[in-house]
Amino acid sequence: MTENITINMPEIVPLYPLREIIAFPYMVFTMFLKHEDLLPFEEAVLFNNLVALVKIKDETTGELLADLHEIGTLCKVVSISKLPQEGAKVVLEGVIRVRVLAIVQQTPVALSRLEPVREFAEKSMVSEALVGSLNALLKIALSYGRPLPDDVMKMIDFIDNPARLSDLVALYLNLPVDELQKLLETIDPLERLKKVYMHLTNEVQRLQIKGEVQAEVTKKVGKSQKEFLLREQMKQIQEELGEEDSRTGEVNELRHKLERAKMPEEVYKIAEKELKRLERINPASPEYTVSRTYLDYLIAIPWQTSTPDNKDINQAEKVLNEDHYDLKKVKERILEYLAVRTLKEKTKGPILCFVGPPGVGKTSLGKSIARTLGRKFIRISLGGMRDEAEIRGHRRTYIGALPGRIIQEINRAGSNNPIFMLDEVDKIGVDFRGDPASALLEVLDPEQNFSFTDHYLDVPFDLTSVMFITTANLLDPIPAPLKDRMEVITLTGYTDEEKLNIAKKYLVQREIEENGLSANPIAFTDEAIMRIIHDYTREAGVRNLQRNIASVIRKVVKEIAQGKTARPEITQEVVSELLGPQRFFDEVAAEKDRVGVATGLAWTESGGDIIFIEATKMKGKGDLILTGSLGEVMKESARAALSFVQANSDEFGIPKKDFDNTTIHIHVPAGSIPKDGPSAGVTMATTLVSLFSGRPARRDVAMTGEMSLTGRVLAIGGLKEKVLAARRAGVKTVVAPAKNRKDLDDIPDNVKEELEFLFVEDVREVLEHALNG
Ligand SMILES: Nc1ncnc2c1ncn2[C@@H]1O[C@H](COP(=O)(O)OP(=O)(O)OP(=O)(O)O)[C@@H](O)[C@H]1O
Repeated sequence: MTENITINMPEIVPLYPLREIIAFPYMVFTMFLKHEDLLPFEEAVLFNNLVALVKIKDETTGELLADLHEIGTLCKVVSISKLPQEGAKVVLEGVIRVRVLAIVQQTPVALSRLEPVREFAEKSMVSEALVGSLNALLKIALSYGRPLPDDVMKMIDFIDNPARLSDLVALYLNLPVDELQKLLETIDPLERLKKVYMHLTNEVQRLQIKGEVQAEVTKKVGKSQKEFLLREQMKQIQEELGEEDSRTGEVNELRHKLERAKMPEEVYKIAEKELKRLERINPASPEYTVSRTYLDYLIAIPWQTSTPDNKDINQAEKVLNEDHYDLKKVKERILEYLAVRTLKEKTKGPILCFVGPPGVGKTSLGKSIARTLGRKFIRISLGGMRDEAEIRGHRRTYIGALPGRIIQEINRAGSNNPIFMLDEVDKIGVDFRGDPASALLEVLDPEQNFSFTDHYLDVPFDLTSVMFITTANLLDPIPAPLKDRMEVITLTGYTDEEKLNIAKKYLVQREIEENGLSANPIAFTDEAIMRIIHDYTREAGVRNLQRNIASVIRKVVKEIAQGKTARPEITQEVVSELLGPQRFFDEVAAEKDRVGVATGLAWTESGGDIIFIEATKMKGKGDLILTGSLGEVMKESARAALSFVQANSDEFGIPKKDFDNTTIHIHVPAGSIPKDGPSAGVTMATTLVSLFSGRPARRDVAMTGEMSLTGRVLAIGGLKEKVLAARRAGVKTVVAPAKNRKDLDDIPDNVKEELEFLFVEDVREVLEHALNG
């Protein structure tokens, strides 16, 4: 179909050069013009109200008419209204495309000779499809909120003429002026429609991406805000309906609990503040959980909950005796301590510290104290603890923060006056994460612990009702400030007879019950227990004894379960049969006396022990090699011993030259176990004299003593443990410093009877006894 041009178009028409805009046919638009630009529009009256609007090619040029595009738009002047100040508003309506053939007059008004551009818009399947798609695309663009003038909107639905549609849509597109000019110059309506379609597709894509990005952002930012608003709305609705939402229910429940938690006033205030904060936090946020857990902790802590003390000291004595054999002195001191405690509940007295080798009953004494008083019992081990936070907790700012062990355990016990046993205070460590010992000081020091502040709780908790008991294997490694605040109760190792009694009176019965053999009681003969003590254990305490008794009983239980005839009595033969080959031998009797090997006595954290110090010599530069994981102090005493022997060699019948060009090697077996301390001095000297004089050292003479450079023998510690170890190993004579004679009082009579004791002032006396020949 051909578009009919129904206007009466003169051959010559005034022309107005356009700069930044393009006029399209069918476009109704307004221009605000200065007075000097008005003339072509005013002159239009003479030319059927028509004026040609043509874009200048190069806007920077001064010669406007010289450089015009070829195609422009013929427009009808609808109205000219002068503005009050200056210039006028001109309303125009695009009519048709025109081609400028010539400029026939330049001044005072430009006149141009034009020719209408005829557009042929064949309606075809292609054009119809394009029109349909364009319409659909437009709707999509509109759905992204791109506004379209109302009149254009209305028209679009009715226009099926591709030429008109493409021009209308072109107006709608946000295209640069040059691009619009190209569309104006595209005469073929179908071609133009295609171009417009492409531009619109791009535009829709752009809008789509923009929309997606915007949606993503709003989704992210808005989600929590939206949720919060919805929740608030829900709350209001529920309030109006007289219902309670689950969160308000939770908060109300927490409030009730807070009120009933009997916390101190200042803590209550903090908890209340936290609860108010919790109300404002979005429950889906991690912060909510942090706040909630904190409140749960504050509520659960036994601020005022305590167990009533059983203050009957006689009853306490009975319980202690029921649970433990002997330990007279220890029990005496515990009872004194308890007596004071029961009279004055919150004493600022020292803390009990049980020191002794493993398995001597430190922990079980603590348990008994808890049982006599009727208090809860808590036990934590401080061994290897290096992080202060383990005691005092992490600040809540850390993710996953928790209170320290002290508060956690008190919380678990549910009482503010438990017996709190801190094991292995001698093994507490220090590193970059802080010093747990100083945190522990705050816990234990009665001057400070009424307001112990855990980092997590951040509120003080009164620990004065808690009865702390510490345990250690050795006293020396305990940090001095901690030691200061403790009342040390030493538990020494047991003699074989004591072990036998403990086993007979306590351990066997305990294990029978433990292993469900009560219905089929069995009896251990004394010899059987002694065999376990001698052949299967080597220890100061009774832990391994208990373990081996348990092992025998379990094997008996297994036999009963298998239907074998029950054994009425456990004899030494049965023990050997059930426990297998002997595990420990008499180390002293096992070998003969040797040159360069002397028997020493050591005090380790597992009690006393015997050590065989060995020395050998070889050709060399006179070095002293020391092996066997020796500590600094022990190395120094080896050097001192060598100097002493060398300096006094004449006395021992050793020629001076024997030391020339000789390298000496001293080794202390059980090389992987670290050893330290000065008490091996006399043994080192004995070994060296034996080595150089060729006199064998008596294996059954065990010695202990620090030695000065002149040969004086100085006092040592742990004599009882050492003597017990010597006896266990089959030693006949114990040589010890004269200053330790007083320690004999602690040694049981039967042990004293079995061993010969020699208290010496000078190492020469030792040599006299220990060396043969
Ligand atoms: N005098 C005793 N009377 C009765 N039983 C005892 C006695 N001494 C120790 N025991 C028992 O020996 C076992 C080990 O004791 P416990 O666990 O108290 O040792 P410990 O000194 O705490 O050792 P560790 O230093 O290794 O913690 C317990 O079953 C305990 O009851």
